[in-house]
Amino acid sequence: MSSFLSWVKHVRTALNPPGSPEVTSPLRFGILGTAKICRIALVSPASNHPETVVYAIASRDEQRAKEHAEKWGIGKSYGGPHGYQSLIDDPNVDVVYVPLPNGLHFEWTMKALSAGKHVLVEKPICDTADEARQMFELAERKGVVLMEGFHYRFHPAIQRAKAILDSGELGPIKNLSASMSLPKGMNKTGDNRNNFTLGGGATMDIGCYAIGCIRHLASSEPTAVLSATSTRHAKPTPDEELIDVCTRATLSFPNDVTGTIYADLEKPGWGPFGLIPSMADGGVIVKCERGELNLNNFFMPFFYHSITVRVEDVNGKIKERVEKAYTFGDGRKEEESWTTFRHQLDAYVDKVKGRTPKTWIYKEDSIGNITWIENVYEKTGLGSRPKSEYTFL
Ligand SMILES: NC(=O)C1=CN([C@@H]2O[C@H](COP(=O)(O)OP(=O)(O)OC[C@H]3O[C@@H](n4cnc5c(N)ncnc54)[C@H](OP(=O)(O)O)[C@@H]3O)[C@@H](O)[C@H]2O)C=CC1
Ligand SMILES: O=C1OC[C@@H](O)[C@H](O)[C@H]1O
Repeated sequence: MSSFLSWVKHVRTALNPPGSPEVTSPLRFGILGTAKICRIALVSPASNHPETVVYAIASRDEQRAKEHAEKWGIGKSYGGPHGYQSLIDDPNVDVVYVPLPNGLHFEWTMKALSAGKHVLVEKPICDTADEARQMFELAERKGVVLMEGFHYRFHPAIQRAKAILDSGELGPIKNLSASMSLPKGMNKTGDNRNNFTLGGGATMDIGCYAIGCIRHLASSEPTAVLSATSTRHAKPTPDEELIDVCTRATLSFPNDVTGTIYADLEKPGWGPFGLIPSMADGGVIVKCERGELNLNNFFMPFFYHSITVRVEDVNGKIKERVEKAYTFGDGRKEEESWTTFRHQLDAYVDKVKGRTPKTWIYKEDSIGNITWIENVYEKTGLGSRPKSEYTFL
């Protein structure tokens, strides 16, 4: 990005992409709930995708369903206590998007899959690995597509970082360290993130990215959680008792590789008395035998990012270069301003339409991630988030 003004334009286009004319048989998405993330994660990307339309939205509240349908330009709304099920039962809905609190992912994904719908479910896939396995088993039985929305994995930035590591240029990996934090002040009492029953906690909410990122870049599953410590609310409400506000963990990987994660819903400010708010963080640093790679924003790289590579040359001198990757440049249709979610939607549509997606989050990956989230929680002493009370018969 050559100047501040062109960066502002880039961000504006990313968040408000131009509309695309629909093709004759678009995939029709239905949204469960009125989560804030819907606009950036699905509504905007779908408006720019030539083969998708957001056809319906459902809310527990009739008025809220109508308001959000109007606000987001969605033609159909379902509200009230049967709103979610009515959307699922609508024969015009092809794909159900599930951006509900984590603890409800299992129930509503299972209900949508049962009705023969494809599902795009928000991260983390659900509360337990056992439930994740059941979700994929049902999707396979029904012959429909189920994917966890780890959007960052679809962006060129993380893929370029992985390609550099996989090329061997920096030698074998020794340590990976991923941070995901939100500035203090954003985390409010009553938020789903602070509700144990709804699958809250820092490790679930943002630690899932950090764990996923180091597993992905290491190209292997961890072997153990070596240490994990959490800080909790000073004066927790009953919902907050087992909530981790911040978790730090170290995991071991094969070949003496270690990985650390830092997930903080309330990153303290800095400067005098901590009065200067911290920035949200979503970076990863990988130390290797012959150098180091630092991707400073793997999480939302479409806003900005850089991949700093420091590598030792044959004389032992360190050379540094900085790369950016806003496109794949492989001839596919893409724009520099595409968000992680727009890339993700492209892959999702390809999969449902029987084409080969460039990137995919496979079931083993999703089950692996929630397994290690549970293992981290076990080590902290807080324990896994509760299993859903919903029983699938
Ligand atoms: N990919 C990303 O970058 C992001 C992903 N997420 C993920 O999206 C999901 C939702 O995120 P979150 O921030 O919690 O969403 P919000 O708090 O914005 O919204 C959740 C929605 O779920 C519905 N809902 C149904 N039952 C409940 C309940 N018992 N309590 C609260 N809400 C309920 C509500 O819709 P209604 O009442 O209208 O039916 C509500 O609007 C999570 O899995 C989260 O991890 C969140 C933010 C960013
Ligand atoms: O996935 C997420 O990304 C953005 C964060 O603000 C949020 O807590 C998390 O759910």
